[in-house]
Amino acid sequence: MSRHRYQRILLKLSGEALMGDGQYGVDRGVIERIAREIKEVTDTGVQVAVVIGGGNIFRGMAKAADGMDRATADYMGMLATVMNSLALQDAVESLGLPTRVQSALHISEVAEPYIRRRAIRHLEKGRLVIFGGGTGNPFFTTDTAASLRAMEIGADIVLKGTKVDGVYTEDPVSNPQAMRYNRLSYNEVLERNLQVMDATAITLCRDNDMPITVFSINKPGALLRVVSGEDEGTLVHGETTSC
Ligand SMILES: Nc1ncnc2c1ncn2[C@@H]1O[C@H](COP(=O)(O)OP(=O)(O)OP(=O)(O)O)[C@@H](O)[C@H]1O
Ligand SMILES: O=c1ccn([C@@H]2O[C@H](COP(=O)(O)O)[C@@H](O)[C@H]2O)c(=O)[nH]1
Repeated sequence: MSRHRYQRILLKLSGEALMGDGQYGVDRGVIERIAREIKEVTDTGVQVAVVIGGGNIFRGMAKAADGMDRATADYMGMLATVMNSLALQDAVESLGLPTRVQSALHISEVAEPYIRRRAIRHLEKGRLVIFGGGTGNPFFTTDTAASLRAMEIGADIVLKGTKVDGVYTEDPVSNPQAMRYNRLSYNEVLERNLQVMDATAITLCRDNDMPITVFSINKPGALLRVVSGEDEGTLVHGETTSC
């Protein structure tokens, strides 16, 4: 029995966070560090499932704006998330942690199909499960896939590991004066139009009472601290007081 606060978590990893200092793709050093941090968490007995974004390789919306058919661009984005999933699987398995990639798109040569009960069984056996292919539907994002899978597998929380260390009053990348919240409600994120996570994902979590913590995956040790229930990042939950 784990002495940690959460027993089963859904970790959403930003694709862009995998780039390190590069302009695109996967930085080997970054993905190896993230793999080590994930293993530290599974070593404590916490069950971990992961959804990875694809922004380091392909973002459908941007290509649609360039004139490409949106649905086709979105399928390319979903395929990019499968590539990131395989890269993470490789890094994690090299540390000796058994891992399964389940894809929402059928690519049976490289990944299992997504089967909810099978995913849960893998987790119970202590395997890391990586969900590739997003939701399998265009016009969605991997944030929404993370919320959906978290609900399906009965996770205790969605942990969004990204480039910033929480939810801010505005995007801290464009406004360094922005202030970070410690906690705030789903409705406050929606009403204030805070863009750290898309509205569909927030709404799905709100309607199903699934808490979210946004934290920096670039900060060494932050993942284990969040999982241990320490004060790290921003908690988005059902109560209405922000601070
Ligand atoms: N109010 C806000 N608070 C915090 N971050 C914000 C806010 N508004 C916008 N952001 C931006 O949202 C980004 C988080 O989204 P992220 O880059 O993880 O995107 P994603 O679509 O989930 O992942 P990917 O990189 O795979 O596409 C942060 O890097 C930050 O710049
Ligand atoms: O369910 C989904 C998930 C993703 N997409 C497409 O993939 C890219 C990459 O995902 P990010 O969440 O932006 O990292 C996304 O922009 C979509 O184009 C999708 O269509 N459906």
